[in-house]
Amino acid sequence: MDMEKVNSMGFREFVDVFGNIIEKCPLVAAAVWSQRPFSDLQDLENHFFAFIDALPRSGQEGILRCHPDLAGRDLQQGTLTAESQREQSQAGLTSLDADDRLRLQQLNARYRERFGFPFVLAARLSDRDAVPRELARRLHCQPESELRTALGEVKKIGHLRLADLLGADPARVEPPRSWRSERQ
Ligand SMILES: NC(=O)N[C@H]1NC(=O)NC1=O
Repeated sequence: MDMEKVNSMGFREFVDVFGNIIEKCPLVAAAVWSQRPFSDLQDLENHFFAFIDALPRSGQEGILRCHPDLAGRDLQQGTLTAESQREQSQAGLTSLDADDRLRLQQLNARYRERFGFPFVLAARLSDRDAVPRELARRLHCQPESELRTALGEVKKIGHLRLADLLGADPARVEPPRSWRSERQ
């Protein structure tokens, strides 16, 4: 799919195609559509992320709360979105044994209790051993910085999903700004 095609999309088609760039938050795509035309993939991505950055804290927490737990109930019940299913599967989270699954569920519950939103991590950039390690580490972070970290992960997920849809090599697309500073 190229940018000419993206820019020619009507509202419904755009939301159908990009509605899950931000997990279960088609409102973001609906708002981004108004900003067309987009000059390139980077420009399109910037609009998604600018919308998230401009939300009040309640809206940002709402976005996090729309994410299913990693290796959680939706995975067990087969009710994940196609994108999330693929990401969790790539990280090896669909084939955890009962002990590892239970440990992750207990860590997820502690995290949610501490911060009031679920633990979010770009599963495709992680793996089944790193996920619980990172969860245990982030459990000790301060709420303000943890909110920023979690939103950075939402952007990484969106970045990879957009690159998939537009047939771009994710490594060739500029990473989100908030993610870049973390990696330096
Ligand atoms: N909780 C959480 O991070 N979920 C998300 N992560 C990811 O890579 N896909 C998701 O659905």
